[in-house]
Amino acid sequence: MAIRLGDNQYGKAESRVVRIYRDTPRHQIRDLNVSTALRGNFEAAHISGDQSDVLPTDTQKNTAFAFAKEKGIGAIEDYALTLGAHFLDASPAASGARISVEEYAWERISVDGAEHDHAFVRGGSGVRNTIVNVSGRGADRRTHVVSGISDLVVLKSTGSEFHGFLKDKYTTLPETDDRILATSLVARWRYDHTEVDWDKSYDGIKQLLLSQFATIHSLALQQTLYGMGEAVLAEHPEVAEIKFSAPNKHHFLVDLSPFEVENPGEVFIAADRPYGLIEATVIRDEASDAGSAWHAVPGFC
Ligand SMILES: O=c1[nH]c(=O)c2[nH]c(=O)[nH]c2[nH]1
Repeated sequence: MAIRLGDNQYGKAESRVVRIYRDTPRHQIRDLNVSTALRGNFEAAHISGDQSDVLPTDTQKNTAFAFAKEKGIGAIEDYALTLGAHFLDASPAASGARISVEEYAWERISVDGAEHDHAFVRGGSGVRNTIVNVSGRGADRRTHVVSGISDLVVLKSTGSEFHGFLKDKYTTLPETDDRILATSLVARWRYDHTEVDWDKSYDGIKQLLLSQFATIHSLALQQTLYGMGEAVLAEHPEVAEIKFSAPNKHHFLVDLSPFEVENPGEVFIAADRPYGLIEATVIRDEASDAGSAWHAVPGFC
């Protein structure tokens, strides 16, 4: 019986890095969740327990904190790119590094109409994130950046229909030309290259996702997602492809007829499960090769 080690990676998951910039009385805060992983030739560690090639996960965590001070945190993409390149240099046995960063937004608290210098309230809509994959050395170096947003909870109270679907003997769903459409959107987009103004690109894509959700008259969540993706690719040449994972957060009209009360689309029950889960990729014909960009990104088809 021949047995061997298959794919493996190791690193420190979910280091919560909080960086305060306090050079002036008006502080700034950056609040990150950082996961790092190295992959490569780590057979000895697994098979014989020899750790000589292993840069400890503890060191990876320390580096994430040290770089927050030594190099500062610009766009999360730049921070992740710096960490990824560093880990490949620091670990000769590694063939690739994967750096995943989520950023939690804070907004200044307003007091008597003025923004406070050092008191913040957690910001609302969506969690920005990036996954940087770096592999190879020298001329073989390949870098992929997949950025995105999660937990972008959106709802429209009309402008959504769902009818004309395939029916069989188990179909009970009524057709509708007016329903609530709601989702907690996860979108991740792969950049074609790394010469990108990351913050500008993120802000533009987020705004486009929201405005498309609002303005597309939806015949299905699938059609809304495609329209959002098409608009992002049309307006953002730096993006090669975009993937969506969208739970259909069903809102069912409550039957108030037992109480002789009419309910013309006004009272709904928000069901939390089960939910339809709609996933789609929208991609350019001429998109660059994805390489390892989607390596170990769970939940995306
Ligand atoms: O937008 C929708 N897409 C579906 O595929 C689907 N299926 C379903 O029952 N409701 C919906 N809604």
